[in-house]
Amino acid sequence: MGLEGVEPSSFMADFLAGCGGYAVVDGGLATELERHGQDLNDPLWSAKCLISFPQLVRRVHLDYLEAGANVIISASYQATIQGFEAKGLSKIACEAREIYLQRCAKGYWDFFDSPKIDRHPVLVAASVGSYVAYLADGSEYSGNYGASMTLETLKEFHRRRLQILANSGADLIAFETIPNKLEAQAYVELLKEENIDIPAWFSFSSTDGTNVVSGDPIIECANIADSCSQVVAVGINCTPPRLIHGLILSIRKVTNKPVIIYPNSGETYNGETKQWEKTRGETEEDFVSYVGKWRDAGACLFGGCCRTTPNTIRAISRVLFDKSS
Ligand code: MET
Ligand SMILES: [Zn+2]
Repeated sequence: MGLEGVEPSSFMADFLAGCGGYAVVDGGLATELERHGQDLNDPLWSAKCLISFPQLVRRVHLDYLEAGANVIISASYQATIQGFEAKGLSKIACEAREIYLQRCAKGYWDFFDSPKIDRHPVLVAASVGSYVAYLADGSEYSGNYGASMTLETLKEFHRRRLQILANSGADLIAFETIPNKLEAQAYVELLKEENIDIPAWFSFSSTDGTNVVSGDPIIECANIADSCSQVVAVGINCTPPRLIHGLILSIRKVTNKPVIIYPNSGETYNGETKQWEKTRGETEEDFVSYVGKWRDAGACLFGGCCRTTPNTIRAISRVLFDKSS
């Protein structure tokens, strides 16, 4: 899609209008691949499947589209450039969109066993995980880079992959699970320096509802995102549902950009055991019952992150668009 002739601010407004006012984002990708039996205990995480099992990645994207997602996020979160063709990083997500649109046009789904076609607008977002995600030890959940980390180091780390993703056929870049202000600032500068011609969203994560995981206040992080005209949505991902409402209110204090939220299931990731552990009292039903409250607080793009599934996305879509089936 790109930004040629389109103001970044109207890119998202036009898309949201086309979706009916709100958009549905997909759910967890890596954890869904795991649910389908993949072992992602690998430095590339979900991107491992782009090489070893691309059909499954495509199938999961399609499951989310069929569940009502308007935005699907590529498996490039933890992808490194080595081992990938330039276009490979979001190619599978773009292919899934093509297949989805063809199926809608043909009027049937050959393997979803459903005669009902619900064609909706679809964007492909190219995922960029944060620097610590590459340590592959779950430490994006602590987000502290230490005093020796510099803006320049982060920029150099992200530069090449960002250039490739910007030309990969995706409609926008999803900077996900951003753990601190420094990395947000690095992304802002890279978008400008590299003349990236597609828009981006900035999505932070939090474990306390006031600050992002490093301890930087969400308000200061959202301010950085607000300062960049190419940023078309600001929000929160991979954060427990119970913290989302307050975070939306904080973000809205400092920006008028559309707010995107895609929380995790509310379970807690244990970086040592590499397992998700149930948190008492949070269920999928709770997650879905929050959606109306999040909408009322001013969010307009809603999806799920780790451990959410196509069922979560289907339920979000029903709440937003009041579908009876
Ligand atoms: C740790 S957050 C991961 C986000 C990524 N888009 C995924 O769902 O796999
Ligand atoms: Zn997540």
